[in-house]
Amino acid sequence: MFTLTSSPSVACQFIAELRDVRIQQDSMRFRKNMERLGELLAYEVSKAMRYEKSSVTTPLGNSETWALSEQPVLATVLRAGLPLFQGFMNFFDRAESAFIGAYRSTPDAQYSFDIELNYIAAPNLNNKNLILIDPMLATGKSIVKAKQALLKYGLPKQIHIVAAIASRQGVEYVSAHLPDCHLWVGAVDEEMNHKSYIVPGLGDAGDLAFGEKL
Ligand SMILES: O=P(O)(O)OC[C@H]1O[C@H](OP(=O)(O)OP(=O)(O)O)[C@H](O)[C@@H]1O
Ligand SMILES: O=c1cc[nH]c(=O)[nH]1
Ligand SMILES: [Mg+2]
Repeated sequence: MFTLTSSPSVACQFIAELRDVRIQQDSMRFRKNMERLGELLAYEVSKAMRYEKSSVTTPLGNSETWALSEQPVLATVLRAGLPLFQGFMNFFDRAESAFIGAYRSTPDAQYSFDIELNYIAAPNLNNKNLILIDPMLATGKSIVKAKQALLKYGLPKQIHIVAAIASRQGVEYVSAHLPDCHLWVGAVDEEMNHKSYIVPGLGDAGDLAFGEKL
């Protein structure tokens, strides 16, 4: 697992602002910080992609460089995933995208709930590099269900899972259920509360970005 804040960087400030109850009052800033975190994580994941030598013509000559061998497919879980996903879109210019609608069917249930998937749109995933993007990895049930549902669209050659904040339990759940996937997170928190929200976490990422659901 790669953890973006394991050493000090501006990423720590973005995550601190995402967590801060006062700064959270500004939903535009919340979305922007999530997008900026997505850009930093996209840059890190880009280092795990394959590149080929390429050459670019400048007004004065040629410059040798590297170009991505292939674009990944970017997948996200609606709705909280959208700002983090936008950060990835900003860096992978021609990536195809996949969208999954998922929600906790009994969100107030204590300790146990089911995940409902009610929408999925994806391109062919055969032999592609799939990056699955969701800001909160709490129990891990949503991301595991989303990945399993995506497999109907083909067998990716690599799968990367990205979260802004993960719980320790969620990391263990994903490692146990998706051992073939690479995990990239902004930060790991040690606890969850009785409603399976990450503690200290940041609260409800979807509500903070888009408003409370009825
Ligand atoms: O790891 P889990 O325990 O499955 O929880 C994580 C899920 O919870 C959040 O979505 P939420 O259900 O709040 O939906 P929303 O995007 O509509 O807010 C988040 O974006 C994940 O998809
Ligand atoms: O802590 C959590 C857990 C699930 N969904 C969120 O938005 N936050
Ligand atoms: Mg939510």
